[in-house]
Amino acid sequence: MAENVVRVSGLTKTFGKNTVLSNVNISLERGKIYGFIGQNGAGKTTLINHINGLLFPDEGEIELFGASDSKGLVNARKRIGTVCEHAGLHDNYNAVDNIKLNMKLRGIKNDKLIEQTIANVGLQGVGKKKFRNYSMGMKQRLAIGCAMLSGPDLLLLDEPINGLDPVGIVEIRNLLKQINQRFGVTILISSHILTELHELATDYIMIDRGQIIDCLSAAQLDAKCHRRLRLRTNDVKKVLDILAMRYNIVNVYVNGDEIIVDQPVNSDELAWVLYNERVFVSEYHLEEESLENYFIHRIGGAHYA
Ligand SMILES: Nc1ncnc2c1ncn2[C@@H]1O[C@H](COP(=O)(O)OP(=O)(O)OP(=O)(O)O)[C@@H](O)[C@H]1O
Repeated sequence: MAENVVRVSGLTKTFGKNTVLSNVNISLERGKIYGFIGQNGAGKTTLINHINGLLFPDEGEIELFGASDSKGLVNARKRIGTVCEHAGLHDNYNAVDNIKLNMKLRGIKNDKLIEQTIANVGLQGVGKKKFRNYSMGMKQRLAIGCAMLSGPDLLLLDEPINGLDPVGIVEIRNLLKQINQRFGVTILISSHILTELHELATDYIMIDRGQIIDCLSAAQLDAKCHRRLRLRTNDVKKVLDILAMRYNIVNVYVNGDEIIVDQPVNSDELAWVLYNERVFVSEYHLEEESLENYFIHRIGGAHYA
């Protein structure tokens, strides 16, 4: 059975009269990369801060690496690295000095880690350049390197892709994939743009106005987004029979002579089967819903917090 690194149950958090998280239930399994998607103000940072111990729930429970008592949680949090707005990185320091500063803050004594970290995040050759003169992508890479200094099992990243150019986005994606694969680190990465995490996340958690609205794997999301077949026919019954018997697809939308298949189906093959079965088809479209549209559709249209 998959091991849970984080389990959040019934978490509710209120700031004044504002309920920011409402009955949140999520589990993070070891070794996965979770895309944590929500619009601005949805509650992403607040949930991340409950996991890393900066905030405490009004109601509900947090379990980390199997521990849920206060002493166990303190120890479990030593296994978590967080990347949040370049905390702990000094503008006037170069990479080496920033890494040394972070090692000192965390009581880590291992000089070999300095060069290793620089190499791990691809900042060799950056020399004495000061942090303030780094590109956004370089800043994020150093922030990730520093979060990895203590060898965490779980990495929490709060909008690390925000403000990066396309090349920077690819670099961060590749770095996180590498960290996940080489060190087996479980990753939770928040973003308000779903497509930014495509090709990185193995799973998605979607949050809207403090409520979790969807938890699904990347494969499930792709299936929902990429394969929507819309066809019109004068023999709806026969098409439904073929879909059920040949493809085991029974949940389809039927509206008069229109059929919408929302599940993965080999559309070329189906077209051929319908042709051979002499089914008359007047329209046949494979529609792609973008990932972003899917999210907007799930939250009931774009809105602002
Ligand atoms: N310390 C606080 N006191 C009062 N309200 C807060 C506090 N922290 C967050 N909030 C409110 O809680 C809501 C959720 O904020 P949060 O930062 O968790 O959202 P987010 O999804 O991370 O958004 P963003 O993408 O803008 O960072 C917002 O309405 C915010 O104003």
